[in-house]
Formats: sequence, C-alpha cells, structure tokens
Amino acid sequence: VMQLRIFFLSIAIMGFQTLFSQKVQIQPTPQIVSQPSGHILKPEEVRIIGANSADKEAVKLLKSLFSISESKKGFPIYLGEKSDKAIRKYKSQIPNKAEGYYLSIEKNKIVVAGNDERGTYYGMQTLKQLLVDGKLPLLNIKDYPDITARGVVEGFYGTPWNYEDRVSQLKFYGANKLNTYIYGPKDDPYHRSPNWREPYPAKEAKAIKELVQVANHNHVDFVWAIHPGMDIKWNTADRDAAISKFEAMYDLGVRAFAVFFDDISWEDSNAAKQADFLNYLDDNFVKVKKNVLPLILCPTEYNKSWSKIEKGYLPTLGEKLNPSIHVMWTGDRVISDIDRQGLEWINQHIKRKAYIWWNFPVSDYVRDHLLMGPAYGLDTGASDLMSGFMSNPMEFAEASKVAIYSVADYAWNIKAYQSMEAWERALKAVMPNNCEMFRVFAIHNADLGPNGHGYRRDESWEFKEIAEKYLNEVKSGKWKVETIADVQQEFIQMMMSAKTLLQSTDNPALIDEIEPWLLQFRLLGESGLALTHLQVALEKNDKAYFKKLYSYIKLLKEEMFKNSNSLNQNPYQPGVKTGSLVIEPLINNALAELSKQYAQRYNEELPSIANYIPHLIYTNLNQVENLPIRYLHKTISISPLLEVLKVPANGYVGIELVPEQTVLHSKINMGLDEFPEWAKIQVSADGDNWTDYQGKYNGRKEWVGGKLEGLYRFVRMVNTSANEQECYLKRFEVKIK
Ligand SMILES: CC1=[NH+][C@H]2[C@@H](O1)O[C@H](CO)[C@@H](O)[C@@H]2O
Ligand SMILES: [Ca+2]
Repeated sequence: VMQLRIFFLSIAIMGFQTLFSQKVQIQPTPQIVSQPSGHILKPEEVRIIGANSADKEAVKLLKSLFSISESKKGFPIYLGEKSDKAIRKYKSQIPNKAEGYYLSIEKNKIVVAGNDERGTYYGMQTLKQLLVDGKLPLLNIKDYPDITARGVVEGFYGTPWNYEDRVSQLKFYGANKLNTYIYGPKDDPYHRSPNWREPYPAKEAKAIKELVQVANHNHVDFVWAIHPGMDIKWNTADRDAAISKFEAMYDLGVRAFAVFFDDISWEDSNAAKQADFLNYLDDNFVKVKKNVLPLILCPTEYNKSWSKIEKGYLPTLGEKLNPSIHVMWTGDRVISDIDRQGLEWINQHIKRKAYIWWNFPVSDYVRDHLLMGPAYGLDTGASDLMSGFMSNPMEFAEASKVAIYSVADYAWNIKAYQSMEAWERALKAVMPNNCEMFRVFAIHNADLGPNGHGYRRDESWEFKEIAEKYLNEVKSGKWKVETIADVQQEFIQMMMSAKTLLQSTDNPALIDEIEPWLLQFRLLGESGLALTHLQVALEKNDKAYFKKLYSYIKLLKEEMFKNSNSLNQNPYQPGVKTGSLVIEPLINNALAELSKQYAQRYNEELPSIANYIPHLIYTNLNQVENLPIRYLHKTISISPLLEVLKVPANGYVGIELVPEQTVLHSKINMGLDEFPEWAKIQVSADGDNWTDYQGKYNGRKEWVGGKLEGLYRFVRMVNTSANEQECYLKRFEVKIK
C-alpha cells in the first residue's frame, strides 16, 4: 500500500509541476508575470465593470472576446484606468509607467487596469493572447514598455506600401503593443520632392484620413513626415509652406509630425538653419495646436560614420533644437547594430536620448534579397538611452512582419530580449499554419549579399556544418552516404517549403510578395538535389547519366537566370537572390568540383555553368568599394548607391572588365542636371594610360558614350578637380560585345 501511495503522490506532484511549469508565452515579453496557478474555463458570460469609463478600444476588444451578460450574474471583469472608480480598489497594483497595466485572472474575477487608456488597451491585448482553447491561466501581470515610442518608420526607397498593407500593419502594431507608425516613403512625391509643399489630391488625402482612424483604433500614433530637404529654401515662403502642409495633414486627423533631412546634398545640411526651421514649426504649429505630439527630426548626419563633430552639425542641433524635439539616429553607420556605447556617444552631442531609426529589415539597397532572419544586433543593456525605436522595413509589408514582431519584443522589454527566440515566435505569428516550412525558407533568406554598406547577416546557420563536410567529401572523392543524405534532406526540404508556401492560404498577401523568391528557392533546391545525383553517376561510372544530369542542372540554372531577368526588376538590384550565403555557393563549388572529376575520368571538359561574374568594381572610394557588380544581357553595371557620393580630388569609380572587352556603349547617371566640369569619363587598357571617353548628356540627366574601337579593361569616372565633389551614383553601366 505504501508503494502505491508514494506512486500516486509522485504522479500528482508531476502533474502539478507540468501545470506550474507550463510557461505562458506573451508577446511582447511582459516585465513581471506570476507563475500560473491553474486555470479557469472561459466564462460563458461576463459582466464588465467600468465599461463606460474605460478606454473605448479596450472595451471593444473585450466585447469581441466574450459574450456580455445584461444581468448582474455574469463573470465580473473590472476594466479601466487608474483614475476610474471601477478600478479604485486595484490602483496600487498598476505600474506607475506610461502605457503600463495590471492584469489579474482569478477564479471569480478578472482585472484589467491601465495606468492610462493605452495601458488598459495593452492589458486587453495580453488577455486576448492568454485566452487559448477556451481556457485562461490563473496569474497576474504587471507590465509596461521600456521605450516610449515603438514602431515602424515607412522610410524606404522603392514602391511605397499600399493602403491594404498599411491597414494590416496598423492592426499588427496594436496586437504587438507598437504605438507609432511614421509615414515617410521616399518615393511619395507629396512627402518629398517635388510636391512636399502641395496638399494631397483628394484620393490620397482620403486614404490618409482613413489610415489615421485605423491607427487610432489600434492605439497607434500616426506620424506624418515631410521631406523638404531636396529643394527647401531657408525663407518665410518655404517655412510657411511647411506649416500649411502640416495644417492640411492636421485636417486629415494627423496629430504627430516629423521632418526628414536625410540623404540630401551637404550644402543644405546647415544645422543652424535646420534647427531654426524645426523650432519655428514647433513654436508656431505644434505648441499652438496643443494636442500634437512632439516633433521628430531625421538629421542629415544620421549616423556616426558620417558625422564630423568638429564641424559642429550635431552639437548645433543639440544646442539649438527645442528640448522636446526628437532626433533620429541609425547608429554607427547607415546599416548598424545599436549598442550602449554608440548611444552614449550620440546622446551627449544631441543633448537628448536618441530616437532610433533602425535600418532593418529595409532592403532598398539589396533589392534582390529578402531579409527574413532574426533581428539581432540590439543591445539588451540600453533601455535607458533611447526615446524611440523604429524599424525601417522592406517594401514587402507582410514579409517585414517577421522583423517587426521581434522589434516589438525588443522595444517593450529590452533586457529580456532574445533575438532567436523572438524570431521563432515571429515566424509562427506570420505563418501560423505553415511555420515549419516558412522557417526553412526564412533561414536561407537572411543575408544581404555583398552591398555598399558592407553589413552582412548570418544565413543557413544550421546547415553550414553539413555543407562544409559535404564539400570536403566531394573534393576528396571519398563521400559518405549519410552526408549525402543530410544534404539531400535539406534540398528536398527547400522544395517542399517552396511548394507548400506557394499553395498555402493562411497569408496570401505574404505569398504574393515573396513568390519570386519561392520560385527561385524551389529551383535552387532542385539543382542541389540533381547535384547529389552527379555523385551517383560517378559511383556507377555512368558517363551518360552524368551528362544528362549536368544538362538538367544547366536547364534549372537557365530558368533561375530567366527569373532573375524577369522578376523583381528595378533600377538598383534587379533579380531574385536566395540562399546566396551558403546554399548557392555550395552548389556552385560542388558542381565545379564534380565536373572537374568528370573531366579527369573521361578526359572531356564540360562547359562551366556556375553563374559567377568575372567583372569587378574599380574605385579608390571606400564608400563604394563593396558595391556589387551585376551582369545581365551583356551589360555590366554597378549596383547604384542611394546616398550622396563624396568624390575627393582624383577619386574615381568605374568597372574593370575581366578580360578586356569591346565596349559598345556606356550610360552614367550622377543625378546632376548637367555634366559636371570636374568629372571626366575615361577608358584604359592597362590602368595607367587613360584616354577620354567622348560622350554627351541625353534628356534624362544621363551621360551616354558610344562604341569604342579596340579592347578596353577599365571604364571610369574621375574627379579631375583639386577638391572634393559630390554626386549620386544612380547608374553606371557598360555594354560589351
Ligand atoms: C535615415 C536613412 N535614410 C535612408 C538611409 O537611412 O538608408 C536607408 C536604407 O537604405 C533608407 O531606406 C533611408 O531612406
Ligand atoms: Ca477612464
């Protein structure tokens, strides 16, 4: 009997343990959560105490989750803010922090008490997450955000998000406790040049008015940004033009504003003038309106690598800008990790806490890549150094949600943030029914590839070791079955992932965005699988089979090349890159190796089909030395730069043709109205003797040059003046015979 009793006791304790250890997962990670002590079933009917004094969005959310009883008998839910009578009894439990809340789920009541309206709303968002399978865990939570302003700045170059994208984003922000959306798409002509002074046409105005309402329903502050920097004049006309534009946006319901001076020529980056301009808007608009949130400035020197403190730009802003005005910052570089040291550096100069503009997962400088990986590079010890944290996303709104979800977790509870763990949850949040297949896709679409900013991200990290082992075995010719099996499993999973996602229905908007990459991903997996059969052919000494497989792989690569020439075309990084850090190089290297072994065994060379580009960038400017070279349809081009290019005396940028070629024509766009007298376009066969390349400007601000006799190796633009010049690098391409 004793044994039996002990046996049952241990079962009971275990059961109790599992119940206890069942950790609730809440997004974002709350500050303080008690251990769940059991659960209750979802009440049939609830009675809301405080419904008419609580935040109305919270009431709406509550009513969408439970059926409300008219009589007195329903299960009581106390809802409201600390100043409300209904909540008075729980006031001392509420964290005394903006947007904080106290949530308690008990056997006979639930309390959702906010420090303010938004806190109550967030408490309801948490309650919604805890209601799973008709059950609610018994626990209490005291929660609040670390960073005051948390959200997204739609601030990228490229196709702006559309109305549906933005509605979906705003709802996503409400559910993830992000409270800010900054509207600032570079390619909206009414945000930037040439129409920043003009009111929106009726259709666009109506859309913005509706978006502001959707934002309000999700407790998101809709910030409208103006980007006057390309052609602003420091006079009363333009100052008043900005005020009248703000008034027009105010009439559409906008209650928060930003001014962007990023990516403009440096003459206009006069800090004193910019500060006066912002202060004027602050004193004559923001302060006058009273219900408008503090202004936000994106400075011209928005990262440390571009700032020269001795020239005084940042210190002038720090001195002159009204203290309530926020100053945005991307970190030590345009694309940068955010850490304590960097924040302390900038905060001392701007004399306020930086309002972070984090350039991730934005991909407007690597448009042929998707950035689906974890949001790492964020200091979990920096919660006291930032006034805001905004993610600048990709032009693909749904795909960007993976990173935005993680940013929401970071900005709410910085010390608890774990990028990998958040990433796993993000994948599930975005693709609930196919998150395992989505993970296979995301893990192999995370690196940026070579780019002008030199920033890279990890990719295919769980496959690297197998890939290394496999390639070594291929090289040695002594391959093991289990290694081939591991590699085949990964390639098959890539094909399964692509096919499953292409046919999935739980997020059609996402599939629509990433379809080009899914098609490419499937082909990459298929070519990898075929590659492993080349080994089968060698094992069986079956020359014919090897050749059939080789041409099959060639067909797959041609289809990938066709995809890259037809899908996702844009003037910057056209095409579709996937698995480009580990998978694609593995396949190309193994292919080269196996065709070499074939040539040795059968004394027959096969045409190379690894798609690499022999031509190189040719420059002495470190701002562009990492820019990738593209090669499509006999045209070699430099991947364009979005930022201003600074060219010191004798600075040059161009292309090295390997080997030398016959140049048919060239096109260079430096973003200047006429060809600058300081620049020369030159060609050379040896890199020492240069001759001028005669050309002329076409109607679209582009220099064009014609066919050249003879073979040339170098084509370049050089600054022949004695001092530093500026231009853009919007296009630099050379067509060869
Ligand atoms: C502050 C800032 N302004 C630019 C810059 O960062 O680089 C981003 C990435 O290319 C780009 O999207 C953005 O518009
Ligand atoms: Ca209230």
